[in-house]
Amino acid sequence: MTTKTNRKESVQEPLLEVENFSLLFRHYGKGLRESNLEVIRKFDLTIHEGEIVAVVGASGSGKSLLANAILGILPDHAVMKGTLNYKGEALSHKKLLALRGKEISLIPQSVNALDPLMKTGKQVQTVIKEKNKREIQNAIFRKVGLAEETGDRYPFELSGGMTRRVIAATAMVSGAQLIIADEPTPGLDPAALHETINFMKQLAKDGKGIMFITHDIETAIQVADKVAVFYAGQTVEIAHANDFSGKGEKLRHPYTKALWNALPQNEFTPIDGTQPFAYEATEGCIFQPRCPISTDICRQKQPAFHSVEGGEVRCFHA
Ligand SMILES: Nc1ncnc2c1ncn2[C@@H]1O[C@H](COP(=O)(O)OP(=O)(O)OP(=O)(O)O)[C@@H](O)[C@H]1O
Ligand code: NI
Repeated sequence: MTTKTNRKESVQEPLLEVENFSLLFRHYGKGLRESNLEVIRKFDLTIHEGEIVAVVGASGSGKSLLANAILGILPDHAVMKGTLNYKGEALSHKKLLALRGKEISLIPQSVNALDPLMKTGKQVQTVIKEKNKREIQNAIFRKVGLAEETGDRYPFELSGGMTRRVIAATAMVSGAQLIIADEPTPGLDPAALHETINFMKQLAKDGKGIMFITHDIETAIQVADKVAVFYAGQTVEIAHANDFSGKGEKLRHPYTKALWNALPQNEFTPIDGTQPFAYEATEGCIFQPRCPISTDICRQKQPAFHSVEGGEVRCFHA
């Protein structure tokens, strides 16, 4: 199953290509019986230069694991399967070590990512290659809504929101070609959110590719060109940001429609049930137990990812 040939995108080699990607945790039960917990299942995503792709999913859907897998920072009992390519070449561990922090940069979800013993300004400056480090650091601090003096403070002297801004600022000035931002916006006030979104767009204009992970659909459609909707470890749909409009008529997957219509400014209709763990799912479609339009085939088989009206979807009824 490959969807690559269906995509109407530039012929340029994508920055990041994730295809049929699964992530398992080796797990030892009673009597050292080994079993595998599959937390990401057959995930597909492509990011080109100049493109911002949002990955939207509920808590526990596997977003941070995906980000960490791309950066090669997973626990020892994690097993990856499938394709992970950077500029057309497999992202081996060795290659990752060479690219990490230089060509590929992570804005981690955890606010513990800063060195507690180094002033924040210095930390940001360590990734700046140019000579006028202090000036560049001050400029990026202003952009993300931090006072210049913040650079002379230690991480423990900052609030959670300020810490997030420092972390985001670090990735923004790193010169990386691919930025994986894992929930970079919670805790930002509206003005700083606006600035951050504009700055991400500016980075994309400069040719960088950005994976923007969030559980917030509204932020996703403001910042991204494409939105990948993640459900229990699987991409159920890749839509264009402007497909999110009206009552969601242009959206392809029932879960995406449900997410859209659950927003307060839309119908405010909650979705019944809860997201399963990816490894709990059986043969059928992962969304089937909560799906309003499911039929027999949805219980029997897993739908393949296929193109529908310029987007992609994993549903028999789209
Ligand atoms: N080291 C681990 N070993 C086993 N299971 C794990 C491990 N880390 C995460 N998981 C499981 O994998 C699933 C996905 O976790 P992940 O942190 O990627 O979710 P997320 O989408 O980033 O959630 P959030 O929005 O809350 O940050 C969860 O069910 C979690 O329990
Ligand atoms: Ni997360």
